Amino acid sequence: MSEPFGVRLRAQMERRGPLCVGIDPSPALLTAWGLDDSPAGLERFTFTVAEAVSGVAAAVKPQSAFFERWGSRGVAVLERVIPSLREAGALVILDVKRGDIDSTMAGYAEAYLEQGSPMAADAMTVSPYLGFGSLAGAITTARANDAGVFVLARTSNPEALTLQSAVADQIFEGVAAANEGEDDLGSVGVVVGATLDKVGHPLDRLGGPILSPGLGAQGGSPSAVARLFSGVRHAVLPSVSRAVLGDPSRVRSQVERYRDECVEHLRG
Ligand SMILES: O=C(O)c1cc(=O)[nH]c(=O)n1[C@@H]1O[C@H](COP(=O)(O)O)[C@@H](O)[C@H]1O
Repeated sequence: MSEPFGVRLRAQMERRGPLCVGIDPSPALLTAWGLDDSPAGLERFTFTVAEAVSGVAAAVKPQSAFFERWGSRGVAVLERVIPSLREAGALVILDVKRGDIDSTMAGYAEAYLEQGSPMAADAMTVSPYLGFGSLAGAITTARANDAGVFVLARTSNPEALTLQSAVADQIFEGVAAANEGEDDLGSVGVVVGATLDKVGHPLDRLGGPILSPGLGAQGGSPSAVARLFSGVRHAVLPSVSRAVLGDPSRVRSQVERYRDECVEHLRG
């Protein structure tokens, strides 16, 4: 690995189309698949999805919560699937939404971004609500490891609206400053939900990728995402989990369908 995360992500989006697939092994999905809600069920689900999306999606986003439910046995599955996805050529965005004071944040960054650590991913999701400056160390660690971070800015859930719109400008400005000077797509991204009617903040100076979860189960669609991000479509990585994970035999075809729609609307 010798290129910054943003450069690798842009190349991967060009090669495979702009879609991120979430691996969210929730109890409901394990049951829908006829699997036990157990570490063995979790492992089966996770590796089936990993295999089905390998080579199709630009990025894969395991949701740490559903692995952490099982303590060390679940985390052990995460520890195995992350390197296996990366070896198969996928970019892994670990969805852990971590945010804490700088010294603690350094521990999270080491765990998830420092190459050589057991759960090293290509990028992680981070929360800026302890102040954008609290993420400085994580951004430095990401850079030193050719990794990236996605900072929560305008999340897809309706409860977020009042709190996040009050501080979103600071977050977008912090991200733009962190990417300043990059000629290619920067490695510091934001999370902006695909469910929003409008972003309400300028995104053209951001310089980094926009992870946009909420396709399908939460009501977002590739065409709505294209409208929402009309000036910055090249930087958008829509993300889908539940809508492609309902049936083990259809994961790949559903992912292909979403990917093709994302290509059509974001690249067309
Ligand atoms: O960071 C995320 O991925 C995320 C941000 C956000 O604003 N909304 C959101 O739903 N997510 C994640 O996306 C996944 C849900 O995706 P769906 O199953 O497609 O609705 C979960 O893992 C959420 O934690």
